[in-house]
Amino acid sequence: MATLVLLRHGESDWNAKGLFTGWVDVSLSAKGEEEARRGGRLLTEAGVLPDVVHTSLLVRAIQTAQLALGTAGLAWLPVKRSWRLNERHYGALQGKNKAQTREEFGEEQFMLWRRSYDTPPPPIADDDEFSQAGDARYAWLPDELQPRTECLKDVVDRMLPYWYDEIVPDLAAGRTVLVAAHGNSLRALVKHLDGISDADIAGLNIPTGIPLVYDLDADYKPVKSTYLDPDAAKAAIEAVANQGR
Ligand SMILES: O=C(O)[C@@H](CO)OP(=O)(O)O
Repeated sequence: MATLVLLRHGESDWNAKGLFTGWVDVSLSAKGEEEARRGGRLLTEAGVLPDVVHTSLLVRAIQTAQLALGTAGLAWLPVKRSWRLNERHYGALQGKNKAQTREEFGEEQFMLWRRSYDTPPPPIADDDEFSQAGDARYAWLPDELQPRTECLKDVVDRMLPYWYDEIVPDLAAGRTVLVAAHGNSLRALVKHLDGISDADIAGLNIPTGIPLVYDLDADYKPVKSTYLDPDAAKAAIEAVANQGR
């Protein structure tokens, strides 16, 4: 039996302001830092102690992993990072206010961009202030792999190679794996693990800072999954679902 822990970063400054974030590299808010520490406390209390951590290349996930693991006395753990765990690239919506976008384009278009499986927002221009063109951390990536927008299906496609090539080998080696990532990159992974349909994934939201623990069988399929604080998770899931309202 392998143990996998998924942890969405704590509240970011842009989560607090209600802005579409995507690949824009914003920090945790003070509340988000506390959520990350609470994540570490929940892991300690549950006796779920990771052996290795995987994060994206974005500081809100990196900070969350450090704060959670520091709180659990595991600041020294080996870390692997990949752009493949980054948040979904939100295209031209990056930096836009969610409530204003909903008002301007209507509920249906807003939800299509935000939660449909295969409709990406319009692409971001390379000279947009919130574009990642020219960002040193992606400079080595071939241009065709550098997104200008993504739908969730695109995230599944770019995340799964990392799951199979980097995370599964750690699980196979008997390590408890912590993946500290983002709302939509974790939705992509949960969709894969739980076999959620393209239609039903629209209704799945991941709360900030609450560890989701999976027991996996020999084929890395879930036997059981639990949020370590189910009541807090329920309220936080609701809050994510209602963003922009
Ligand atoms: O803005 C974003 O990048 C994501 C996560 O914060 O938002 P949403 O939940 O609307 O997909």
